[in-house]
Amino acid sequence: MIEVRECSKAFGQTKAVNQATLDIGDREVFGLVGSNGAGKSTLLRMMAGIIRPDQGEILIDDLPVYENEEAKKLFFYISDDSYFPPNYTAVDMVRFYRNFYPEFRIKLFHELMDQFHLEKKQRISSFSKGMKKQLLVIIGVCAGTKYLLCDETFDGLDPVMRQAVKSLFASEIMNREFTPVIASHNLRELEDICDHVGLLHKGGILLSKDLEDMKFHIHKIQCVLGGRQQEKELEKELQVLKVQHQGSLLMITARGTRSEIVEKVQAKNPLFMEVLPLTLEEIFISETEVAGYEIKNLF
Ligand SMILES: Nc1ncnc2c1ncn2[C@@H]1O[C@H](COP(=O)(O)OP(=O)(O)OP(=O)(O)O)[C@@H](O)[C@H]1O
Repeated sequence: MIEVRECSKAFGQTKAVNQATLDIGDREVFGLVGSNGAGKSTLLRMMAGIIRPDQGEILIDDLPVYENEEAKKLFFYISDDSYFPPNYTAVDMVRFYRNFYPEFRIKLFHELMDQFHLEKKQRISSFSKGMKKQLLVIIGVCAGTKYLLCDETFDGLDPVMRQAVKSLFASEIMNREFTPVIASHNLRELEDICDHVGLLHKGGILLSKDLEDMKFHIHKIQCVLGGRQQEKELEKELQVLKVQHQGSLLMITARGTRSEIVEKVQAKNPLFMEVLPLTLEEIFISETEVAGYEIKNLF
C-alpha cells in the first residue's frame, strides 16, 4: 500500500502539492487525475522519492520512500520526460535496468516486445512517442516491482494499444502483487483502465473513489411524469445532483442505488421511465459540482 500523509511541496511561492492525503491500495489500477499544473508530477516524484516533501510523508509498504533503497526496490517509475541514452536500443535499456532490478523477467520482455510489434534492436530514438511509451510500460512491467508509477504514460496511446496495456495490467494483477498508478490530465484516458481514481485539484486530493462504487451510487434517469407538481415532489425525494427538462421529459442525475431511484420514480406512475448509463465524466462532474469545484477542463 502507498500512503501519502498530509504531503506538501512548494516551489517558491507555488504550492505544487498542498496537504495531500491519499491511500493507494494493493492490486488495483489507480488513476491520479488532475488538470495541467494540479500537482500530479510533483506528487508522483515525491512517491518515487525523487523529491522530498516540505511537510508530511510518503510510505510504501510502511517504508518511508525518500532516500530509502529498500522502498525504491518496490516500484518502477516512468517519468513524463523519460530519457534514453543516444543510440540505445531496447535491449541496451534492459541491460541497464537489470542492474537495478535483479528480478527482471527477460523472457516476458521478449514476449511482450513481439506482442507489441516493437523492434528490440532498433535505436529507440527512431521510435515514435507512443512506441517509446509502450517500451517503458513493458520494461516497467518486466522489472517485476510491486508498484509501477506512470506519469502521463497513457496519454495519446491509440485504442488498440490501450486495450493491450489494460489486458497486460489485468493479467499481472491476477498473477502477482502488482499495482499500477497512472497520472493523467485527461479523465477519458483513464476511464477504461482504472479501478480507482484520485482527483488532484490545486495540489490537494479532492476525492478518491472506487469507480464501481461511484457508478453504483449515482444514476441518471429520464422519465415523463403526470405534471410539474409530481416532478417537484420527486426532486425533493431524491438526492438530486442535476435536473434537466426537455419539454415533458425530465432527466435527473441523483445519488442512490438503481433500485432506490427506480422505486421512487415508479411510485409517481410515470408515463415513461428509463435508466441511462453515466460516463465517468458525468459522474465526476456531478461529484465535484456538489463540492463547488470547476473541473470541466479535465475532459
Ligand atoms: N521544478 C519546479 N520548479 C518550479 N515550479 C515547479 C516545478 N515543478 C512543478 N512546478 C510547479 O508546480 C505546479 C504543479 O506542477 P506539476 O508538474 O506537478 O503539475 P501536473 O499536474 O503534473 O501538470 P501537467 O498535467 O501539466 O504535467 C505547477 O504550477 C508548476 O509550475
